[in-house]
Amino acid sequence: MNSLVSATAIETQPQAAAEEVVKLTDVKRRFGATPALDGISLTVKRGEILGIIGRSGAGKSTLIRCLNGLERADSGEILIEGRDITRLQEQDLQPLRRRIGMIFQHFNLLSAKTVEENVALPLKIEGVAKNERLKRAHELLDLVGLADKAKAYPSSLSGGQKQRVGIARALAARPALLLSDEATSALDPETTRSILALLRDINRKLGLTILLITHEMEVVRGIADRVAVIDAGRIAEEGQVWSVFANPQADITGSLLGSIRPQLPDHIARRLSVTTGSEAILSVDLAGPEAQGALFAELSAALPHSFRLVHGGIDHIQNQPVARFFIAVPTRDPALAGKVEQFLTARSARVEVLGYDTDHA
Ligand SMILES: Nc1ncnc2c1ncn2[C@@H]1O[C@H](COP(=O)(O)OP(=O)(O)OP(=O)(O)O)[C@@H](O)[C@H]1O
Repeated sequence: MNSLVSATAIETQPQAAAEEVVKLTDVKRRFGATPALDGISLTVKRGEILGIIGRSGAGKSTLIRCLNGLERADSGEILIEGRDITRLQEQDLQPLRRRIGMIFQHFNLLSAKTVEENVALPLKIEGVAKNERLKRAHELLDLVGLADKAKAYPSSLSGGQKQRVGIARALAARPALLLSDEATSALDPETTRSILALLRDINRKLGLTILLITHEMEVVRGIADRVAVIDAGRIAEEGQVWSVFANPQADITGSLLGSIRPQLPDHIARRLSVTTGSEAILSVDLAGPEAQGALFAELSAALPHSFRLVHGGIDHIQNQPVARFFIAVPTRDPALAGKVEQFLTARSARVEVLGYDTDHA
């Protein structure tokens, strides 16, 4: 299936004056004693993909509902293309909602309507003439690689195809912002990758701004420029994806990253002692040029026989190498682990002594 966007298949977005498509300042929303949003400030620049990640209950859905005006914030500002939606009356919210396209985990397609009717629906609501809205629907179906499914009904489509229809429908009214609410959570890994690739294509070719809410780091890794980690209604950490992956500051980020970063194998972790053992086990985190691998050759030359590689690897995120290794340093020379740590930290690595291996032969 062709997921690449034809630049001629769709007109580019209308230019708006504000460079920041979304700007939240100190947004708060409380449900009884629960502060669902507890002072959220963030911006999404035009053409940028921001991933917002958090665990269940972190406040993601409340944030989305406040952004599209379905929920009122208790305080704070929510600017969409420079207009504060917290100050608008319900009837004034309608035109602003049209600037926001949404895609959902369960696609939310109308089963009694054909694919082309689903895509054209936002334009029908706007009063666009039938031939014009069908023309637009066909352009968009072409864009998402589903030109041959225009007359099909959603029930005959796969999950990935349904989400492509959802994306086409979200783009029908030429939104300034695409809000993605767990849009790949119901899809298998391969289909997830193809949907993320399509969103990335649309972002690059059309300059579409995307705010993507997810609980999966893999999704953020695959598509986002920047990531904001949300925890208990607050932004725990924010930054460029490669930099947050390389050097997570908040505990919540470390645990969300757990499934996609190399971890010390369980059988070794289980036998670590905090005080003694034949080897010290160190984690070594690196990013940028130092992460290319030459560092360990240099360490070997400077301190021969000082370590062995236990586990780890080099990933590439936003074209930046990000590495995580686990090494074992013999404890027969009690000063050796300190020298190894000093050598590595002098070259910008983050080193942590995790414990001592009690069982290595
Ligand atoms: N209408 C509501 N009434 C009472 N409490 C609510 C309401 N909506 C959300 N909450 C509470 O606010 C907090 C944030 O909920 P929210 O649904 O925004 O989290 P989430 O990150 O989207 O979680 P999930 O990934 O499970 O959907 C939770 O503690 C939730 O119980």
